[in-house]
Amino acid sequence: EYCQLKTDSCSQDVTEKYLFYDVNPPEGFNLRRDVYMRFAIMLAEAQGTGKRLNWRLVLPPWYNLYHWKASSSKSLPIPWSAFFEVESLQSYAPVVELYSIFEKTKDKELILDRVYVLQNYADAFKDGVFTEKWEVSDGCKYTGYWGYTNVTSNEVVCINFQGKVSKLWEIISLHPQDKNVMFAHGEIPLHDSYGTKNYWDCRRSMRFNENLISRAEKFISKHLDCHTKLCNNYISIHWRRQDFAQYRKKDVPSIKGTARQINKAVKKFNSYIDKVFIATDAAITSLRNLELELTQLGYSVHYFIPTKTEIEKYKDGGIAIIDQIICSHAAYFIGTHESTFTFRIQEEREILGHDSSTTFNRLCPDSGPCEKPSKWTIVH
Ligand SMILES: C[C@@H]1O[C@H](OP(=O)(O)OP(=O)(O)OC[C@H]2O[C@@H](n3cnc4c(=O)[nH]c(N)nc43)[C@H](O)[C@@H]2O)[C@@H](O)[C@H](O)[C@@H]1O
Repeated sequence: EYCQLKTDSCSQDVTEKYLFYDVNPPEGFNLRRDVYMRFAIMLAEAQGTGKRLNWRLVLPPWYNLYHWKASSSKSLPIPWSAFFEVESLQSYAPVVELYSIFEKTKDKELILDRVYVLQNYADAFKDGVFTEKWEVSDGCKYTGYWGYTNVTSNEVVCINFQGKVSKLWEIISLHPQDKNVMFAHGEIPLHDSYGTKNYWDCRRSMRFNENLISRAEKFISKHLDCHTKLCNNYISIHWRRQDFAQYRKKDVPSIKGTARQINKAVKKFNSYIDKVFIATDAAITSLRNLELELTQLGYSVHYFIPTKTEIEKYKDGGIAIIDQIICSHAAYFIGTHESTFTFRIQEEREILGHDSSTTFNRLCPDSGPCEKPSKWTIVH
């Protein structure tokens, strides 16, 4: 089929090959979404030049994420379709769910040809320069396989790696016969094209599961009285607390400080706005305290509290996405410094077409004004 389409690639290997990856266990949901993009772009870019048309990227199931404590079914690996429209992902890159691979294997056992465990070089900026390089090393091991016990590998190879993700093709070429190749610590390779058109094409293909979109839109329409994706009547905040409130006092405000900054931003943007939506990982007592402060300033405060059934249905990841969707429709958004949760909301707002000045805003520490976030605006 590919030979008819691309005559120059007829001499290429046509056996289906699979690229698997995994991410350092403590990394959160929203960094993992970025790691996916690096790999998806790596495959899409190779295929765009007519090469490696036989490769597929295997979507790593979501398993036991450190921050996901609410849903009791967290111990089961969750497929990507729970959170994203896989068909839409496939419109950008050749991706498949892991379970669809099991369906093709004997006794549902999967033996990978090789797992390359990526490791950072100890001296990343030797002599002050960052050069792309990799070398086979030692001292690593890999256990995990996204929570599945029916997956193993014939060989585990340690690789010190520094550079862009497309450089992994060099490593793959070490064993041209391999059909199932995996990279552990997929967060180590860097983006090939951060912020480019290709980046945004990939990002736009990451459409959320439609049940999550409907739930978020139902909330917006019922509680925030807005019926479009570009609302003009509420402001949204991503109020990242937990470890940020504890260890990053120089970057994030107190509860009173948060309320003060929200009020100041509304007065400057549009003083008719009186609805505030808060997305947060804060403890409910802190959230109630913030609500109290904002109520005293005349605002009606909203947040999405899922029912037990909803937690089971959508899982922590889905609840996080619902919060992100509600933030993305708001007239004005204020995020938390250096939170990948905030970055993903900013991207969503760029995709929806909000004016960038309503998106790249952050909460400052109580000590006073702070630097604005970098503006990563959409490229079509
Ligand atoms: C400094 C680093 O920050 C990274 O966090 P950061 O980029 O904010 O963002 P994430 O990597 O997504 O991790 C934060 C996790 O906390 C929950 N969470 C945070 N904010 C909200 C919210 O507004 N609503 C909901 N529903 N859930 C939220 C959610 O489960 C999310 O996946 C961490 O992953 C790293 O471990 C590390 O701590």
